[in-house]
Amino acid sequence: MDLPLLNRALHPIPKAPVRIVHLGLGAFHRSHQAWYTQQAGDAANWGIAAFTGRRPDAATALAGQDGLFTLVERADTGDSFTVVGSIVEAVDGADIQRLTEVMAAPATAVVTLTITEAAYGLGSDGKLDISAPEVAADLARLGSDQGNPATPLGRLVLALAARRDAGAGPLAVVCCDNLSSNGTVAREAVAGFAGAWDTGLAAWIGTNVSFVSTSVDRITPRTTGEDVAGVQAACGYRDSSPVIAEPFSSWVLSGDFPAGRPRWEDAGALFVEDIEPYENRKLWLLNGAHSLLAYAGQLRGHSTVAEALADPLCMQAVEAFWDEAEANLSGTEATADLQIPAYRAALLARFGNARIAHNLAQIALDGSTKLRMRAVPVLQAERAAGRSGAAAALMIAAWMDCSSALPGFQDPLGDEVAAANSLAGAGRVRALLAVVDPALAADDAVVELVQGQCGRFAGHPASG
Ligand SMILES: NC(=O)c1ccc[n+]([C@@H]2O[C@H](COP(=O)([O-])OP(=O)(O)OC[C@H]3O[C@@H](n4cnc5c(N)ncnc54)[C@H](O)[C@@H]3O)[C@@H](O)[C@H]2O)c1
Ligand SMILES: O=P(O)(O)OC[C@@H](O)[C@@H](O)[C@H](O)[C@H](O)CO
Repeated sequence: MDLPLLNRALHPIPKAPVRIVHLGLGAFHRSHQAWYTQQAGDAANWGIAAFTGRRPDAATALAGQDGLFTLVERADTGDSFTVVGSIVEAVDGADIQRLTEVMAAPATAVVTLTITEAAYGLGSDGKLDISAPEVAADLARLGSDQGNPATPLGRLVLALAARRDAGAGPLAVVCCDNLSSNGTVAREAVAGFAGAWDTGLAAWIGTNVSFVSTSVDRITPRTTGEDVAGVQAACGYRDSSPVIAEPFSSWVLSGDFPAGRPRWEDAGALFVEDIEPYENRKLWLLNGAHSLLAYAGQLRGHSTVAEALADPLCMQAVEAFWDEAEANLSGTEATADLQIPAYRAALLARFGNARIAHNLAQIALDGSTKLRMRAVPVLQAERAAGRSGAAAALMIAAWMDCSSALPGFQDPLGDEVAAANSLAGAGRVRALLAVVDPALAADDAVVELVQGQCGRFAGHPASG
């Protein structure tokens, strides 16, 4: 039987006017910010125009469904289904004309970003590297007026210039990527880009654009063909773009919204003055454990988070890393209400949900950028406290082992990683460490510590 396609005729959710622009239309934006926006009490006033990053596919599929998609909340006991309608336009990110139009509209008040950590083009000093090939190419396009920018930052900067020229007023940029101080990182990256093109624009951005920091959380794996078939069977319509996520969701935000925002707090979002404790708890305990499982687990022959967690060697490594992280999270007034033991227990249950097939290979991508946020701060804090930091060092060592052992290893600094892997012994470890953090690489004791942790998971396949 031919089932009907999900769209607004079949499922009549009214279209809200565009007031939010999103860059990086992927699975996470849909399970998180789009869902929070739909749950807000004033959702009828807040539509999202969402732009893809590298390819148009996600926009083409969603546009064919009037922006609608099914959110499948996947608990370990079963699924529940919600149609989300807050995305009112799904657009190819290369459509610069539409991007500049919506950004130049005074009604637009918020820009959200999920463009991945690597897209901020950060060097190991935490600053935008304007000599990176993609950034340099965009700056050349902007400077010569020849061709459109291809990076999300280049596109955002061009669109902000259109907003300035239109006199459309201030707005907020809300970074929703897994980065420490992500609002500050986004500000540095956008200001660095704008300043290298047009200093007047950089000054306008400094006065008119607020960069909000957030800690975002909802495990959202890539959708599979089986998921698409499952939604069709359960819901009685065709949806080419369902998104699968765990039931848990959290959003902590800190910063100003000069042109207003949806009442995301109605859906449980938390607005705080000091975001750092929340950020560290999430990036270290959740994302740190994810990266550890991604590298250790793949070396042990596992494919998903739940499989890796069930392997005692991986579990032991996670618990040891959590002990180190916890020692540097607890004890201050600001961290008193973080409830770390309960958070750790909840994480074990979330990771153990085997109905969420979260691929280790996806989590492992772009490790040099991620380890700077997930392992390095814990290792530094442990050493500053006079302890070894062996568990954090083990995460870095497992990444190093994967960098030479796994086919398809992908990193924004892939050339540097390959060059380091052509060396041997301590020279190799030091060179790989320099890709992640040059200061750590200059410390002989840290090089020795990490070298001693290499090979701990290799040669011990769990199923072997
Ligand atoms: N998936 C999750 O569980 C989750 C949870 C919390 C935070 N996040 C954050 O959201 C980001 C996106 O996750 P997702 O699951 O939506 O991924 P996704 O692959 O579904 O979508 C990512 C989007 O960013 C674009 N993109 C990817 N790399 C890019 C690059 N280098 N330059 C420009 N655009 C690029 C893609 O084209 C796509 O539009 C993550 O990197 C992370 O920072 C994800
Ligand atoms: O999305 P990434 O690539 O930053 O990291 C992979 C996972 O650690 C991440 O997606 C988590 O699942 C997420 O941060 C949970 O909220």
